[in-house]
Amino acid sequence: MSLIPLNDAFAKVEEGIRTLPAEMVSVADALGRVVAEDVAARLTQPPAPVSAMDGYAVVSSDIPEHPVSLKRIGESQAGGPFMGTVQSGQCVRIFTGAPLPAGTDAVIMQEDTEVDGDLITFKEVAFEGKFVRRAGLDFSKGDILIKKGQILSARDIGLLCAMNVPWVHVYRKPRVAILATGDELVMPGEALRDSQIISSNSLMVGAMVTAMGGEAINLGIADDSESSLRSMLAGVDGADLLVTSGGVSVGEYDLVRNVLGEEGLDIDVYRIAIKPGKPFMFGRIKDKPAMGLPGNPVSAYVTAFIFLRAALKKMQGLPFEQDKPIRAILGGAVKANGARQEFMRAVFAHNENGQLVATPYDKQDSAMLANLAHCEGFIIRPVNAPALDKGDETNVIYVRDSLLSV
Ligand SMILES: Nc1nc2c(c(=O)[nH]1)N[C@H]1C(S)=C(S)[C@@H](COP(=O)(O)OP(=O)(O)OC[C@H]3O[C@@H](n4cnc5c(N)ncnc54)[C@H](O)[C@@H]3O)O[C@H]1N2
Ligand code: MOO
Repeated sequence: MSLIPLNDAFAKVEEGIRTLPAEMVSVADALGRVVAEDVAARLTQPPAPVSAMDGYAVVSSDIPEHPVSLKRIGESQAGGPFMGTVQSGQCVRIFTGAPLPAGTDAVIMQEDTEVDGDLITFKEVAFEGKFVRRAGLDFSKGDILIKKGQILSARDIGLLCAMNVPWVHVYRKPRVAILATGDELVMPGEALRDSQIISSNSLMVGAMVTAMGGEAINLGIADDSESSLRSMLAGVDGADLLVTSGGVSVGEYDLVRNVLGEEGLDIDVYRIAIKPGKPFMFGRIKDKPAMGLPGNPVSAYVTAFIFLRAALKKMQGLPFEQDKPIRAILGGAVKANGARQEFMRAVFAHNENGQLVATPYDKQDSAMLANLAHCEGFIIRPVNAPALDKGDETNVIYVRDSLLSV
C-alpha cells in the first residue's frame, strides 16, 4: 500500500475537523482561551485627568518660574476627589491616581515643594499637562482592544478587567477522549508483570491536549480483544475527538482499524510518508473525528505534534497549520533520506555567531522517549533529501509551543 504524502494527509485531516461553538466564561477562567468575538472597552481609561505623582495640583500659569507660593485649599485622593474649583493663587494636595480638581492643569511633585502650614512654596516651574494623565490616555469607551481569534494571556486578562469586562466569549475547550490499546500496557504506578510496559502515551497525549487548551478524557487501556475495545469505545460519547494509540500497524493484534471499522469508522487517511509515524490513521466514527496514533511513543508524539495540535487549534477557532520551519546549521552529519519525511530529534544551541545549531541524536529509534523529552526540536529531512555534513544548513522546528502565554 503506498504512503500518503504529509501535506495531502494534513489537508484531509483539516477537512474532517470542525470549529467548536463559543461559550461565555468569567475573565478569571479565560487564560489561554481563544476569543470568539471582538471585545470593546466599557469605559474610558482614565475616565478623567488624573495625577501621575504625589504632590500638588496647580494652575500652570501661576508658576512660569520659581519660587512661587500658593495657598493649599484642599485635597484630592484616588476615590476621594476635591469637589470645588481651584482659582489662580491656590493649589490642592493630590495623590497618584487622584482626579485633577477643576481649574488645575498640572501637578508639581512634593519633593519640589516646601510646606509651611497652608502655604506651599514651589521650587519647580509648571506647564500645562505636567505629571497629568489625560482622560482616555490608555483607551476610550468602545475601543476594540481584544480581537476575535486572539489567545488570552495574563496581560490580556488585566486589560479585560481594566475595560470593565467581567466575562468573555471564547471557543469551547475541545474534549478529547484518549484510548490506549495493548495487552502489554499498564498505567504508571500499577504493578508490572513480566513483559508488561507502561502506557506513557495516554498521559503524554493528555498533557499535550491540556497544553493546547483542550480537556483530556482518559478512557484507559483496551486489551487486544475486540470486545474490550468495543466496550471502551462507549466512553467516546461526550467527546469531540477520539484519539487512540497503538494497534494501527499490520500486526495480528492490531485491532483498532478492524474494530472501529465495524463500528462505522470511515477512514480518510491511513499510512503516511513520515518517519516516525507511518501507521497514522484519521477518520470519523459515530460522526466524530478519530485519530489513530501509532503505539511507539515517539511515533505517537510526532503524529500528535503534527495533527492533534493543528486539530485542537482549528477546534478553537485558530488556523489549522503546520509549524513554519526555521533555518539552522547542522551540528552533526545526517544520512541521505528515503521515501518518508523524517523528524529527527535534535539538541539546539546557539554558536558564538548567534546562529542556531541543531545536532541530531545518534539514535532515532521511535521507542526512545528519553531523547524525545530532552530534545529542543526536530530536524526536518524532506523525502529523498541528500546526505548533509556538519555545518550545512537545514530546516528545523522547535517542540515548545502551547496556547498559554503570560
Ligand atoms: N510488519 C510491519 N511491522 C510494523 C510496521 C510495518 O509497516 N510493517 N510499522 C511499524 C511502525 S512504523 C510502527 S510506528 C509500529 C506501530 O505499531 P502500532 O501502532 O500497531 O502499535 P503497537 O504494535 O500496538 O505498539 C508498538 C509499540 O509501541 C508500544 N506502545 C503501544 N502503546 C503504547 C502506549 N500507550 N504507551 C507506550 N508504549 C506503547 C508497544 O508496546 C510496542 O512496543 O509498528 C511497526 N511495525
Ligand atoms: O514510523 Mo514508525 O512510527 O517508524 O516507528
